[in-house]
Amino acid sequence: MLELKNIQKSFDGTPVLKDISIQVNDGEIISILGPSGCGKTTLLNLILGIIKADSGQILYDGEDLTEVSMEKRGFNIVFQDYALFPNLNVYKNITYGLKNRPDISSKEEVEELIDLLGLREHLNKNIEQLSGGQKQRVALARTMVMKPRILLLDEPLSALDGVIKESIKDRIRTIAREYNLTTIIVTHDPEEALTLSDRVLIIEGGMISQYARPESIIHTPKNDFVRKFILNQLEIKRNNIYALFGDQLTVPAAQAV
Ligand SMILES: Nc1ncnc2c1ncn2[C@@H]1O[C@H](COP(=O)(O)OP(=O)(O)OP(=O)(O)O)[C@@H](O)[C@H]1O
Repeated sequence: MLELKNIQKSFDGTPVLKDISIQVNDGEIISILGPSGCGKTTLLNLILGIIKADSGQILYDGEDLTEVSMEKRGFNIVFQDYALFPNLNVYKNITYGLKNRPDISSKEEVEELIDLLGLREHLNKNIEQLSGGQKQRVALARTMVMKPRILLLDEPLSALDGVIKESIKDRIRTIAREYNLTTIIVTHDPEEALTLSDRVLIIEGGMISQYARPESIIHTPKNDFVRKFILNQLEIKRNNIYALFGDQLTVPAAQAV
């Protein structure tokens, strides 16, 4: 279990995270959701160990990691821009991290991940020959071969369009379940957070606005911010579609019944 206790972080005297305490169970998928600038990436970076909290503690299975370096925490991140090596093919990108630590994943385990992420037909391709969704899957595979104790994903779906987005969501869910891997995802999209995660951490003004299962957020939003910011966004999207295509949308649905 990952535990954050009373995490505080300021930049140049301005508080960004004021008092964040959460527990994340093994194998859970958690989304960190909130408006631009609310501190989502900062929290992800604190968990990863790129930056240090001003105060508070980070524990994993009871072990205090607050002062432990990023390398020794054993968490791993997939960055928003995937950060793949353009001069290496897909297979070499996936296995890059194993060059210095070949004992981490066996050949069979690498092969299993390649199949799980549907990358077999792309192994010899260069990175520039791939679509956004394919790059995302390579980035996931490259991170997974290193067997992270926690998988961190920074806006993993933001550069992808509808159908591809759904497919990557499925892959993330499959990986989390198959490997019982705790997965923490940063997103600014309520729909993404609510449909992908076991629990959603909503941050506002450096504080936790609500940390709950999607159904609780929908049915019992804890405060006005959750109601207005999160649920209104979903309502606006829905209304925009219905305002434009309401008539057309109801016809096929009625026929299908
Ligand atoms: N290294 C830094 N130095 C100074 N200020 C920073 C630094 N990193 C982040 N900030 C500030 O902290 C605040 C939170 O930034 P953060 O990137 O965590 O927000 P976010 O919720 O991920 O935003 P977005 O959704 O726009 O990516 C912002 O006001 C940002 O300008």
